[in-house]
Parts: sequence; structure tokens; C-alpha cells
Amino acid sequence: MIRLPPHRPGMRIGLYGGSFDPPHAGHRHVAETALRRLDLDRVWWIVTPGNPLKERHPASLPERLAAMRAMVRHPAMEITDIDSAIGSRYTIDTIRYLVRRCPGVRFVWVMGADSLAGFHRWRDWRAIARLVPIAVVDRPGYTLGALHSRMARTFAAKRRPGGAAARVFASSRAPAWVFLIGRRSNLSSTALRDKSSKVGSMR
Ligand SMILES: Nc1ncnc2c1ncn2[C@@H]1O[C@H](COP(=O)(O)OP(=O)(O)OP(=O)(O)O)[C@@H](O)[C@H]1O
Ligand SMILES: O=C(O)c1ccc[n+]([C@@H]2O[C@H](COP(=O)([O-])O)[C@@H](O)[C@H]2O)c1
Repeated sequence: MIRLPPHRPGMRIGLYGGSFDPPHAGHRHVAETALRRLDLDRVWWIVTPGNPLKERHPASLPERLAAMRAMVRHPAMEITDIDSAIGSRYTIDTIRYLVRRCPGVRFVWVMGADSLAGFHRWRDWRAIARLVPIAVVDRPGYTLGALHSRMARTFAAKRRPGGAAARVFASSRAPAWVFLIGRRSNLSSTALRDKSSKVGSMR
């Protein structure tokens, strides 16, 4: 059995999965927004060995974990390799595993607006939505696509308010989702990779 970060029944824990190739301040913004606005006790970052929908192979897992540990220094945030430790490629499998392993913990899946826009392409996406509440942090360029996505339309009646009421969102019964609007970040890993390859080619 793999070792999980400390947890106990009743805790509200955000699960924030990603490629993080490389991690950037936009990722930190998402995790901090979820932590604060949903009044979470913890955010567990879950570094995927590889997004099943992306063809490009990311940097090695140890490299990405090291970069994230250097960037994320917050007592309520845990950087984990849960996906690879349990051999999961798909989010549904990771969430099922965690829900079974941690009875009484209130998990919330956390993601950016671009992920909501394409969520209906994820394996068993409806099952994910029925298993845990989902919090979505807005991202420039993706607001409309997210709010008109198949997931948003399918579960339109299950959308919860994102204002002060979001503080109790983690106790919602799934399916439930919230769209957190506010300060936004336009950073992306693609832009950072492009920039570093340009700098490299100028040397
Ligand atoms: N600037 C941002 N604002 C809101 N959400 C973001 C932002 N950047 C990333 N996210 C979210 O963080 C999670 C991990 O994203 P990911 O590691 O793919 O970063 P990315 O910048 O989108 O990378 P890439 O450009 O390589 O696709 C996803 O849920 C994504 O929606
Ligand atoms: O389970 C799926 O089918 C699935 C499809 C696409 C993305 N995901 C997950 O979504 C998270 C964000 O991925 P990414 O590459 O956008 O950072 C990460 O945890 C992936 O494992 C999951």
C-alpha cells in the first residue's frame, strides 16, 4: 500500500492533478484559489506521469516533482506522485482509489477552465462528476468554452454558487461543481517551454 500525505476523516482536501511541465505561478494561483475560496484543509498536487490525451511526452517525473517542490512551499500543500505510485493513467482510477483508501475525507477535484472545456473527453467523466465535487478556476481564453462545455450543460442543475457560499462547497454531495471567477493568470507551460527553447536556440 502506498503512503499518502497525512489526512483524517472530516478533512477537506483538494486534488489538483496536472502535467506541470514545467510548473508555473498560474498553477500556484489555482491551488491557492481553491484552498482559500473553498476553505480547504489541504491541497494534494498529483503529478501525472502523462496526460492520456496529450501526445507529447513531458519531462521526467522526478524532474517535474523537484521543480514543483522548489516552487510550492506552503504548509497546506502536498506535492505527490500518487498517479504513478498506484499505476493510474486515468483520473477516475485515482479518485476511486483515494475515496476507498480515505473514508470520511471530503475530496474535491480541482482544475482550470480549459480542463472543464474538454472534460467530456476524459475516461468516465460522468462517473468522476458523480464521485467528487469539482471546483474549476477560471482561465483567460477559456471562460465561455468551459461554461458551455458538455460537462457544464450535463450538470447545469448541479452548479453551486462561487461567492461566499463556496466555503461549504467541499461538503456538497456529488455531482456538484463550482466555477471560481476572480483574479486570473494567463501563464501556461506551453509558453514557458516555447520561451526556453527560443532562449536555448539564441545561445
Ligand atoms: N493559468 C491558468 N489558469 C487556470 N488554470 C490553469 C492555468 N494553468 C494551468 N491550469 C490548470 O492547471 C492544471 C494543470 O495544467 P497543465 O500542467 O496542463 O498546465 P498548462 O499551462 O495548461 O500546460 P500546457 O500549456 O502544457 O497544456 C489543469 O487543470 C489546468 O487547467
Ligand atoms: O482521465 C482522463 O481521461 C484524463 C484526461 C486528460 C487529463 N486528465 C488529468 O487531468 C489533469 C490535468 O492534465 P494536464 O495535462 O492538463 O495538466 C491530470 O491529472 C491528468 O491526468 C485525465
